[in-house]
Amino acid sequence: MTFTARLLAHLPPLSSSVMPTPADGGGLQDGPGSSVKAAVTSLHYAFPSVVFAYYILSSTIAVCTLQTQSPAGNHVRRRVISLFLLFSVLTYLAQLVILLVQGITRHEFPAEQDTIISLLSCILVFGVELAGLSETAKPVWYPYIGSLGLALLFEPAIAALSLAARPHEPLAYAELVDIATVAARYLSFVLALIVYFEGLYKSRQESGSDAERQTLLPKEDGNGALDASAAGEDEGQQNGYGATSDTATETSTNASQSPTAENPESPWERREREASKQMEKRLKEKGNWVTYAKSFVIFIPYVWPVKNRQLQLRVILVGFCLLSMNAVNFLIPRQLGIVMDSLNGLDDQNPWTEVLLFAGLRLLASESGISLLRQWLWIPVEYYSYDAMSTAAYSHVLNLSSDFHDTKSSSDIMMAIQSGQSISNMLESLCFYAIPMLVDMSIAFIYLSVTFGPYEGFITIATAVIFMYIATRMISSLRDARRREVSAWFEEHYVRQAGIQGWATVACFNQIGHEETRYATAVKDRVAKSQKLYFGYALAYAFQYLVLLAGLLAGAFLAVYQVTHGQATPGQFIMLLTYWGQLVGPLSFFANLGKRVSRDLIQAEQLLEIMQMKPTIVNKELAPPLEFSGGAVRFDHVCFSYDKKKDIIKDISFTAAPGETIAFVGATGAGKSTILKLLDRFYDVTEGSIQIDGQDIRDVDLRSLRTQIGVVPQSPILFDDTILNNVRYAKLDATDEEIYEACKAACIHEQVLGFSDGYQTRVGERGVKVSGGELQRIAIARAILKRPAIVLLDEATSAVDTETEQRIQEALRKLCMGRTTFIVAHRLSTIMNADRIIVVNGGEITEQGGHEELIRAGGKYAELWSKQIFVKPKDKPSADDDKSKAKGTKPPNILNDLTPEVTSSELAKVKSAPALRALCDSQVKDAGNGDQTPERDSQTGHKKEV
Ligand SMILES: Nc1ncnc2c1ncn2[C@@H]1O[C@H](COP(=O)(O)OP(=O)(O)OP(=O)(O)O)[C@@H](O)[C@H]1O
Repeated sequence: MTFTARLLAHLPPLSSSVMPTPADGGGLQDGPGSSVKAAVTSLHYAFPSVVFAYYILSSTIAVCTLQTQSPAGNHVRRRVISLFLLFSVLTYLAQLVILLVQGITRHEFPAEQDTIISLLSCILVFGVELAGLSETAKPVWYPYIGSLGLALLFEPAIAALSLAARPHEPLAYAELVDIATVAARYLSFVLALIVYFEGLYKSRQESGSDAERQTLLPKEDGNGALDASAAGEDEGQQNGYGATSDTATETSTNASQSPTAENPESPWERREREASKQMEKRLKEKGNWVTYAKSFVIFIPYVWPVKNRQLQLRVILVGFCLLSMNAVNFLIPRQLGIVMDSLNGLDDQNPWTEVLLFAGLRLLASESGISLLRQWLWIPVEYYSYDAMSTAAYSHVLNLSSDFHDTKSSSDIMMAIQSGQSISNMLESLCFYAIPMLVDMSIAFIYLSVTFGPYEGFITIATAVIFMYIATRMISSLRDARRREVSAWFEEHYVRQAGIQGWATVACFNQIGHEETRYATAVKDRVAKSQKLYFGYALAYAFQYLVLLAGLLAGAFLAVYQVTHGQATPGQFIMLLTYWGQLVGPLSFFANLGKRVSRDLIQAEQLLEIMQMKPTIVNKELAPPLEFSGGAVRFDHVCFSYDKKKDIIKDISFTAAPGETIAFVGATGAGKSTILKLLDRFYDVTEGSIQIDGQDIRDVDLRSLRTQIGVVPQSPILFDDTILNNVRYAKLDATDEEIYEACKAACIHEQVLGFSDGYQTRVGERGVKVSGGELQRIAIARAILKRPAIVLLDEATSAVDTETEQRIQEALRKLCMGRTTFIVAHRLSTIMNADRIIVVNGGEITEQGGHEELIRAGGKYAELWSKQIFVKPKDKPSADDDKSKAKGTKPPNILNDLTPEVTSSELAKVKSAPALRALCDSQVKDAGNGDQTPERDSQTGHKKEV
């Protein structure tokens, strides 16, 4: 019998089962040895399958429970065990070569197909383990050790049964070599286990702990930095036994890439790094991926329409659509084969009917078939998810307190809200793509194995495994290039944005040329990095498709062989090619799945972090509304700190009677604005209490409290809307007339009418299109419209000229009439009429009383007042003046450089002007408490301080 004839005899006929039968020449002959042979065959198939299943399962458990190995002695052990594994892979290869050579020399089929498949599968399985081991710096050992243990059980059983099944003849030379190879492999397994257990024993002796049970995550030192030793020396390996190398490395990269002076971090990188760090921290806290994944349970009501039966039904129907797609994907290549065979006259089917059936299947699989139905069913569910998630996230963020909004940048918050989409993306990737594709691939694998025999099945699975391995390796090797490209993209974006946003500064400093060059450099840098990255991708794809092509060629050769020998039909060959075509998409998808899910997870983490935050300013349960009766305010030994470390307000106590006006003055940063924020409950006091009409503000309903309070903040923020709508924001149902009245009271009405669009003028982003003074007056109008019971004015008139200020003062007087008012002002002339002035210094009250009283007291307030009334002259010329003199140039004329002589002459001018003399005298009189003339500096002869 020729070699080809023997091979043919050993190949199963089409439509045979994976397990060989006596009929297919698979080696199961009738007779006494047949049951032993059947056992050997079963063991040949079972051995690699069991080892692979164990390896995958135990690795998954190790990943999910975040285990990794301690570094002690691990490095050497890993190398040695890898060498033993490599040796065993080589022995399988050697056995295969021996069999093939033997077959070729004898011109007969070398062995039973189960032997060949078993050897090939063992090379694949132990090759995968070897690759895993050599890539993981700190592996969890039990997937490897368990595999070796299983090999120790299977190998002797297979060897013994094979020997028992062979005819009672002397062993041939090739058989002896074969036995020696098996024995050498067995020895290498035993030695690998000895090395492992010896290392384990040593490390336990040294550390006294179970080295296998360590966390996957790198340790953090006291400062929160990753411990370098725990992080491992091998780049990209510090996550130990990662979920997929992608997930782990993708996560770790961002965390480990710390910014440097030369390579500063972009906002994107910072966000990613912080989210990865947060994810690692949470993983560490939760202990394993399963518990970690449970944190995302809070999103279920947003992705699953809990209260909407109709949408739930749609989701179920989408599931049916997916199953139908699986069926159609399976049937199309098969039907194509049938069409081919019917055209060839190989069966008695009517080609017209078969083609019609084929066309029907293609229609179902096309965008106008099941896919359209699925979209119709799914789109409402998808938008439900977007709707529910974004509104919930937005509402949650708006309800969080000041401490949150002070610490997070608005762009970070907005990005986090948008990341809600990533949760649905992740679920879609897994449910709509990963699971159906897995089903498709499994069906293809089983069907091909059944149709063309186990060789074809093996080729399919081996190609898939090698493709995935190469694809994930290439993706991770391009990770740094991608990071650099994204950074360059952000840099380009930043330079462009900075130039456009800061155009006025650019033009003013004549730096247009500089900005052009900066942008051109950024673009060039980005383009260079993009080109490098995309060429890298192109190479990676080329390589992956070469692997696929090699697999396809092997599969096609086998099929062609079977077709030419009448074991398969041309139709089945076409079917094989079509299935291969269908495998490419799913394989590429799976290769990218780890990266995609990890990216979505990191983004979802940002939202999760926010959603898990609780507002710190909350209503007590069943808190009653504030019962307002006049507006008596009492600060009772109030202390406050923003960060719980540094006290900003220190034991402040005062009372404000209903309708009283209290002004706070003091140096910048003294804590004046903070006092107002405490009253409006933007923060809660850390000690003491604040009461309004005898009710602690923490015990009343927050909304009712804020309804009674009107604020004009230091830097009012207007929305990018019309002036009318901005003022109306205080009272959404206010009529236009009410708004005009409020604007008149705030002295802005006439000015608004002068704008080209009047009240319909848009104020621009954050009110950039109106002047500082206009903006403040719009804010005052807004407060006037609210008609609050308590008024808080924080530097409300700091940006207006003196004349307008006097008019606003009138407006404010109207606003504050009969209302308890708190004013913070640096310009003391605006608060000199306050009922009480409180001087705050370093978070404490140092003085309080009326204007006159405080001036008389001659303390801090009197000092501030005198500084504002008179320009204090400079005593000595500065060094710069001397330099200017030496150069013969004129010293710059700025306010603080007035010399004593100039100051005197300026004051004299003011005094000599009849119209201004009275005003000046009255100011001097006021400042000097009416009966004192300002003291004169003995040296300069100018007014010193009051
Ligand atoms: N949100 C915040 N988080 C942390 N610290 C803050 C916060 N807001 C203010 N501070 C700090 O609290 C201190 C008091 O600030 P506050 O704004 O009350 O001062 P101020 O007297 O109103 O100053 P100014 O007159 O300049 O407005 C300052 O040292 C400031 O840096």
